[in-house]
Amino acid sequence: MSQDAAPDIIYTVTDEAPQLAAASLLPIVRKFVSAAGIDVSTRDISVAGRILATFPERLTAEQAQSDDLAALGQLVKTAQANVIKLPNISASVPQLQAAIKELQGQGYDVPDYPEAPSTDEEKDIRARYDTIKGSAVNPVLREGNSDRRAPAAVKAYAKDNPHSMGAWSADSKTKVSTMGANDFRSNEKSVTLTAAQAGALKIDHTAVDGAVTVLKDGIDMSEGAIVDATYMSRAALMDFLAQAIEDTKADGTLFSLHMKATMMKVSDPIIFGHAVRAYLKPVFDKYDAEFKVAGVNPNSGLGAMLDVIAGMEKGAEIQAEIDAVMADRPPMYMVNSDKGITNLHVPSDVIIDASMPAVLRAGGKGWGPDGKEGDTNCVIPDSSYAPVYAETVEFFKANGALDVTTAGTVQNIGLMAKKAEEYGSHPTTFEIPADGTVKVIAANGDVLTSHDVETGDIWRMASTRNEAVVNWVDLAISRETTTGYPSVFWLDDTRGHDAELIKMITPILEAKGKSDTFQIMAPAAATRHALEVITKGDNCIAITGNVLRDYLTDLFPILEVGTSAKMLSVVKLMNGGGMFETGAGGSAPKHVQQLMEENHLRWDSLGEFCAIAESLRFFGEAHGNAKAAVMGDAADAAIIKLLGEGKSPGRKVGQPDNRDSHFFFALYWAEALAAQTDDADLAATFADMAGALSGQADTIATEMMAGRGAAVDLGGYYNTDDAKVAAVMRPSLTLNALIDG
Ligand SMILES: NC(=O)C1=CN([C@@H]2O[C@H](COP(=O)(O)OP(=O)(O)OC[C@H]3O[C@@H](n4cnc5c(N)ncnc54)[C@H](OP(=O)(O)O)[C@@H]3O)[C@@H](O)[C@H]2O)C=CC1
Ligand SMILES: O=C(O)CCC(=O)C(=O)O
Ligand SMILES: [Mg+2]
Repeated sequence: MSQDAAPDIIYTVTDEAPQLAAASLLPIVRKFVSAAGIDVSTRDISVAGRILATFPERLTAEQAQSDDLAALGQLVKTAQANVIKLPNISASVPQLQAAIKELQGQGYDVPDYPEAPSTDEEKDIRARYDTIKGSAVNPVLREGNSDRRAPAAVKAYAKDNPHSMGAWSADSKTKVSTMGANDFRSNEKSVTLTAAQAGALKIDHTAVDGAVTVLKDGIDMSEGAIVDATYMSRAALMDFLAQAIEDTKADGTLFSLHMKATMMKVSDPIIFGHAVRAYLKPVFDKYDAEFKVAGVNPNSGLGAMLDVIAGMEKGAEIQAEIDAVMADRPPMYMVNSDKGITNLHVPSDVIIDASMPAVLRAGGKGWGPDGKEGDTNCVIPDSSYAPVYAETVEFFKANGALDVTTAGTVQNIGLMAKKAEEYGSHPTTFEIPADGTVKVIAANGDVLTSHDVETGDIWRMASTRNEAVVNWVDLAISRETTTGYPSVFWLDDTRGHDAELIKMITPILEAKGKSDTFQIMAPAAATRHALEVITKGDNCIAITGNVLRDYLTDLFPILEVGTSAKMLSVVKLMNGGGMFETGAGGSAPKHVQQLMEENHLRWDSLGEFCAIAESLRFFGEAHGNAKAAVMGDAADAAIIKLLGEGKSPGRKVGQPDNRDSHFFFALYWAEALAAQTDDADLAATFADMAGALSGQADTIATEMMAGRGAAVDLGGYYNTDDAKVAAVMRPSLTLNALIDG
């Protein structure tokens, strides 16, 4: 470790496929960077680790776990931060419950998740679990704005080796359905706080009988912050969903709901629950009272609901009714048609940023219950960002699928710092308890916003800090200057929040003499512009808010390079540190299943490789460590060779997988270090390593392949057994000896 108290580089311990990959890759990374005197430590931010850290009083001394997320949350506010952040599970309630059950089975005395807390103790437990639920990690760590793009090598590789793309036909019946009225988009009111209004904001609910309830108090907000308040009407949502179900049936397409129940962890599970209710309306009309008694909660999805129903006295009768209703409804888009897992089974199974690009890449198709592909009605209730997907559907219907061999690229600069915009809104989101008025009241008593609401409406407040916006514009200017690509702010001047943001960025751009360089377009027009640019083979930069950052950094990579796993994803932390996220996609749960069933892990660590290279270069600059910079550049050379040689993981058992790709990354990294002339010591050290790795390559390949095809035991899913994982993920004793020796 260097002189500073902070660790040199932190590699996060997360969940599922990326965590399994780390068991193989991290020892290699540690060995290599030790040659530059760099130490890589880990911090556990997995869902299991966070549960254990939350209930220390119930664990033995050996079981206790430190609160690594809190510690990292502090570190990212310092200039010393250098964090390689792998994707982690943002747990839905069913996932949280499964993790709790597994930990209990392993002898940890963590409490059950109280679905309907009544006592003070249960309310306390529930409140603690709610801090773990959903997207609870990224907002804490993202103390900076986002710079995501496909590395040039990845883009070049994709052009030469195009991934499969479904064909689009002009008469595809696929479409996007969205509310457009009485939703978050149309009810939004926004203000930018004056000095007098800054301080502690309050949210009041005044019922029609005049009773005032404080929904939230003491929300600290500084001058220049943009405060947005809005709501989605439950009645309007239910009408919309009923209509969408009818339309889907009339169109003869598949019904699919796309939302983000993980990052929007308060609002979207409620909306998801309404969709389950709408789809099974006749069943709810008949059994609602009994469901309430039995604890059926549609917000956790159809899967959890069917489990509870199976245990009810009338279980068989209700199940028969459900089957009958479903037979009469339009067929559902399936998450897994073999296993009967529908779109409405688990709220975290269909996450819009990944699910919509999958439909678009497949030529507008989804899987139906019959296991056949079909056109689908993509139901995206709120209309803030649905136009992006609607426009993309129309563009591909008119122009055919994107030609991967010639397409340019859309890079993204995303406003993300300080829990910006909707993704920071869950502590101030409420399911309205009674008809009335909700007001946001400033520190000086000014009423900032006021909305008349009805019982069951979903009201939320979001905020965006001025310093985050200024930093975001600076980052955009810097990328535009570096690349010269046409750069567009995706902002809609007819929307409350965006209008305030435009007022804020305009003088900044003017002051820097950049007003004419940047365009501002509403999301639908900006989508069309971006698609036109890349169709011509040119490149552009999308400068977006937080939600579109999330959506676009899956959408364009999945279309352009087949996956968002291969993205370079840098978070320039506002206080000077760096965080390097691996890719833009998630933790790919189906990859873990495949590993457990047939000992093949098709997770592609290219995102990790890119993050390692960036982290090392950043370390080199921050600490004047020239060896680190050399190692970073050599890692980039290794990535280019790995892609060129086709050493990325295959999808099927028997093909080289994640582990084999790590061997090749090590080999090519060592070769690149041996070949460089900037640092003779590193060249000598790694000439030996490269020689040893290439000399043993055949033995290592054979050892790696042993046991493929057979089931493996990881000792758990959420809280795996380190020794068992190491045995599976590091099967080559020859490689291990070279790395550990
Ligand atoms: N930064 C973070 O921490 C993020 C976390 N998540 C979390 O991940 C979980 C799953 O989310 P989901 O939306 O299903 O997204 P995933 O990215 O896990 O899955 C979508 C699909 O993307 C492809 N994919 C993603 N990464 C890789 C990779 N490295 N190698 C190969 N293929 C890859 C696979 O598709 P294919 O079949 O086409 O190969 C995969 O099935 C959730 O818990 C979610 O909250 C999600 C996004 C970001
Ligand atoms: O935090 C999460 O739940 C997912 C993050 C994500 O999808 C993204 O940043 O692209
Ligand atoms: Mg995403």
